Amino acid sequence: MKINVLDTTLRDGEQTPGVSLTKSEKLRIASKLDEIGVNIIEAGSAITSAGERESIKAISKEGLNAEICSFARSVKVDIDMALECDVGSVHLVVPTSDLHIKEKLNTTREKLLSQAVESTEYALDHGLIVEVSAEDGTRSDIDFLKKVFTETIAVGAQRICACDTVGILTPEKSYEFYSQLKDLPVPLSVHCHNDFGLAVSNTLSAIRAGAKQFHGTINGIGERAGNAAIEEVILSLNSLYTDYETDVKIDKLYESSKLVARLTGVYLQPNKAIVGENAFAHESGIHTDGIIKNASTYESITPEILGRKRKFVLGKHIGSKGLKKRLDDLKLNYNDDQFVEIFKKIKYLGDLGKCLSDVDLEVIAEEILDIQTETRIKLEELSIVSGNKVIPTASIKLKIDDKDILEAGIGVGPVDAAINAVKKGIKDFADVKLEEYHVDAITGGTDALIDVILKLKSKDKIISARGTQPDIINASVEAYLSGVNRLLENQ
Ligand SMILES: CC(=O)SCCNC(=O)CCNC(=O)[C@H](O)C(C)(C)COP(=O)(O)OP(=O)(O)OC[C@H]1O[C@@H](n2cnc3c(N)ncnc32)[C@H](O)[C@@H]1OP(=O)(O)O
Ligand SMILES: CC(=O)C(=O)O
Repeated sequence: MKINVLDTTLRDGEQTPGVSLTKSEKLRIASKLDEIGVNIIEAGSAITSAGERESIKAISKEGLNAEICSFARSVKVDIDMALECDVGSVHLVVPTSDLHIKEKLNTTREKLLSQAVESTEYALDHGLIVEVSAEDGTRSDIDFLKKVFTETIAVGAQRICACDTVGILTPEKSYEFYSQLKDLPVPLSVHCHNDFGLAVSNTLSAIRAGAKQFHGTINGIGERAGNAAIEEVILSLNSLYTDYETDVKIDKLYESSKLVARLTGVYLQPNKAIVGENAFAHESGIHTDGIIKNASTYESITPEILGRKRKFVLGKHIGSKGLKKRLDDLKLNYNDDQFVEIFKKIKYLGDLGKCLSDVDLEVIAEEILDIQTETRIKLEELSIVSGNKVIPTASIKLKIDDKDILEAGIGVGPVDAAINAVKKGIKDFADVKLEEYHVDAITGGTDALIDVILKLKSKDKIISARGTQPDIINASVEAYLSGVNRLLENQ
């Protein structure tokens, strides 16, 4: 059975506290949503602001396949604003619980009902498709809720939606609740919030009960704990509730998730289902061994269907089969004793809380296998001027592929100045970004050994590197250059 998708990333999703998208960001997300195949894009609430109207208008003008919709309260001014944006439809929201009617709107059921009917007629008369949506529907008196729907359907509303505005449904209650609305003569939509972490389950129950459309957001963003995550509902329908299908292209969901995370600044927990960074990552030996033998032992979904790749992570829980595979992938030859040594070193580093990248593994293996590697960039000289009345300044001499490079840099302190000088010196040889910098004193006192650990990124490679010296500046430069050299070896 076909289920339609109304994506509200740009409306309810943008209501995530702290999120505000510019016109061009909204346009990029809308184009991506259209590309993945959602049926309706709720592009925003036209009444909100002039900028919001500009964004919605621009999306309407894009000529996308999806129906473009604006949120509107059941008042004329909101519908007029939606009309100004040339949308195809309105998500006409009518609060139906007595709590909302009395406390929020300070009105009566009768007045609310006639206002809902009037605004439905007004929107229809102006050529809009109307989805009448019961806000706080799940805490409403069911007979009154049905009355609001039947009377608005009677004047022409094409779709209805009941919202679990504060996320109080359970999967059982959701099934029961939406079953009572499924026989109304227009398609029924479900809109769930995630206050108890049940938005996706409740949405699926509503679909099983007869809802023909669901509302959701990419990554589940939205008010408070968010909305039903579209990618989770879609994958569940695709893999677990296979009687249902949607038009959404599953292999585009991951890239949509990344785009929305980047543009909204709402980044995902790594263990987020489907699109989280760990959703297809394996570290523990028992799992990795199983995966190598047959991936379905520990994967219920294949990463490829989402356009993703499986990842093996090196750390404390690694097993011998997983390590062998990684070494073989890196085309490193080792004997049994060397293998045991590498294995022990990874366990040792794992116990210190380290998570290792492929490049780290290569370095460990090279040291144990005694493979000589070329160091392209060598530090010849470093001098620093610093104090309370001077701008910290560093000058360096590097030897890069037998060429002498002299550079100077300034910074907020001597370490910053030294790293800035190094960055200038290597700029024609390596494109490297410092992602993280940590410093620790290994022993007590001002003569302590200093341990600098940093993370460097070059293209899609991230490595960690370390420098340990009594002097923080030398330790930092050593760590930086060691990382850059390893990245260069792997280019
Ligand atoms: C569950 C949801 O997600 S609902 C959607 C939430 N989205 C938004 O709020 C969009 C952004 N909001 C805004 O820009 C502003 O709140 C506006 C422009 C909508 C309204 O701004 P203001 O006129 O200053 O009103 P304010 O926001 O303070 O209060 C909301 C008003 O809307 C009324 N209202 C709320 N929902 C509805 C509704 N569905 N139908 C009619 N009136 C409604 C409230 O009763 C209140 O009016 P009152 O002061 O006369 O009682
Ligand atoms: C309308 C809406 O977003 C809600 O009730 O949750």
